[in-house]
Amino acid sequence: MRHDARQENQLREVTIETEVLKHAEGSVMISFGETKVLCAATVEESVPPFLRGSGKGWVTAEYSMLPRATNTRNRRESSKGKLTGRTMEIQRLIGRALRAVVDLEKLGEQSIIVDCDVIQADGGTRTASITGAFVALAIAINKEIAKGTIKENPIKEHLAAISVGILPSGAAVLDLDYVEDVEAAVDMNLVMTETGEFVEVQGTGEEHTYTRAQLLEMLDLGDLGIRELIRLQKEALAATKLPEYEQVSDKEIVIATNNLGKAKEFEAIFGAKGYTIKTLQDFPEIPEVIETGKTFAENAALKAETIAERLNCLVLADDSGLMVDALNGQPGVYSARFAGPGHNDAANNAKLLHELTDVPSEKRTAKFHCTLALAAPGKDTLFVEGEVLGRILSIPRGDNGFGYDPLFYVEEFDKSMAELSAEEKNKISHRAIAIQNLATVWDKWQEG
Ligand SMILES: O=c1nc[nH]c2c1ncn2[C@H]1C[C@H](O)[C@@H](COP(=O)(O)OP(=O)(O)OP(=O)(O)O)O1
Ligand SMILES: [Mg+2]
Repeated sequence: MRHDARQENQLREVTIETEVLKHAEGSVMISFGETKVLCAATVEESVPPFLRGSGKGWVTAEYSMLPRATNTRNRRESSKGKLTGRTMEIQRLIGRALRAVVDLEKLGEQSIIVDCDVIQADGGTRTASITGAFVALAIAINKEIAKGTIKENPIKEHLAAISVGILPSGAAVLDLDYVEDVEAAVDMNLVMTETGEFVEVQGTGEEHTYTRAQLLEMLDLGDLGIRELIRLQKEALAATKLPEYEQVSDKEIVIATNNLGKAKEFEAIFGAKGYTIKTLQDFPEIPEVIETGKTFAENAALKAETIAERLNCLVLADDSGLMVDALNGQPGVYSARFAGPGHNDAANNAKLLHELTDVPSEKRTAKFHCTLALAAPGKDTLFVEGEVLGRILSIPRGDNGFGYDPLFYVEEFDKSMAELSAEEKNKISHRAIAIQNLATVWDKWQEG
């Protein structure tokens, strides 16, 4: 008879709650009775030095226990300045166990770190950590697969861990809690795969030696427990909804802009070449990229690279603006924010007219500038530019276009940019010229 009235082959109540953390790529709160462990998986781009350039990834783990996870407070290891031998041993065990079921080549050159933090300890924290860590790892990997960043599932099979032991009465039991663990004559941790193979067997005759028959009895109990745990892991994974990821196809270009005026122009020009475009409006979950650069190129790169990294695909960004000679090239990079915070086109135009109040027509020369940055993960960003010359009018003219178009006079057409049709603007604008320049270098860049 066990002190908590369990059968000898009965697990404590096991719950696996997934996606309990906002930031981690995969997270799990697992409990075995009163033992509770929080497992968080993190995907990192880098690998340890010995794997650099090998194409292989890495999976590792860290283990820790909160001070009041235990009956009396145990000091944080961070305040002691070093990890105890027990902690080191456990975190190595967790990492080894997880790697046993992951094909590191299929994972590709990136690392997944699973942090296992014991919130409450009541026996079996290392086995709960391994069982939960596997689920957190699987969620992180499933997300990568859904995003398309991992092509083939690197997880070979399920993995779980459980404790077994022999009580002073001589009974072999499954899943010892703290009370049983303290008095146990034999104490064993088993890590096993779904196909019933062993990754690790840690069995110690603490108080008593044990027989071969007892060893086999414990292995059988463990096998039973592991099967049940794997069933629960599968249930938890099946119930975990992955976020929807926008898929980006070959004939699609993502343009890192929130400006609808720009988007229309890109749509028209790229549409004619058989591409469809997506803008940041299609990815409302992505936060705004703050333009901290001092040049068009810096800001264009910032927008393109941030979004390319985030979506893991090719991304084009446009940073553009108006440069007025009488204002020493202002507003330039600051064109969108010329009138101050809450920038809108009307306020920017009003401010421009005000700044040029007494400047005569022949001194109101200006140009529109556009820098395009084309970025893709792991590639050097490509830059092209385009400019168009004009003059700043004293009264806005026309309703087409956007931004400063109503004030930008184009000699060639004797019209303001806003009086040109979209078709006309898209032949001569700074953006159109930059896109033409892009076409000449695009293919070579993609190959390189
Ligand atoms: O063809 C144009 N016709 C008129 N005005 C234009 C044009 N091209 C740029 N501009 C002006 C609008 C904005 O005041 C600034 C761009 O600022 P810029 O940061 O590149 O764009 P934005 O903040 O509007 O959108 P986003 O950064 O999401 O691409 O230059
Ligand atoms: Mg902007």
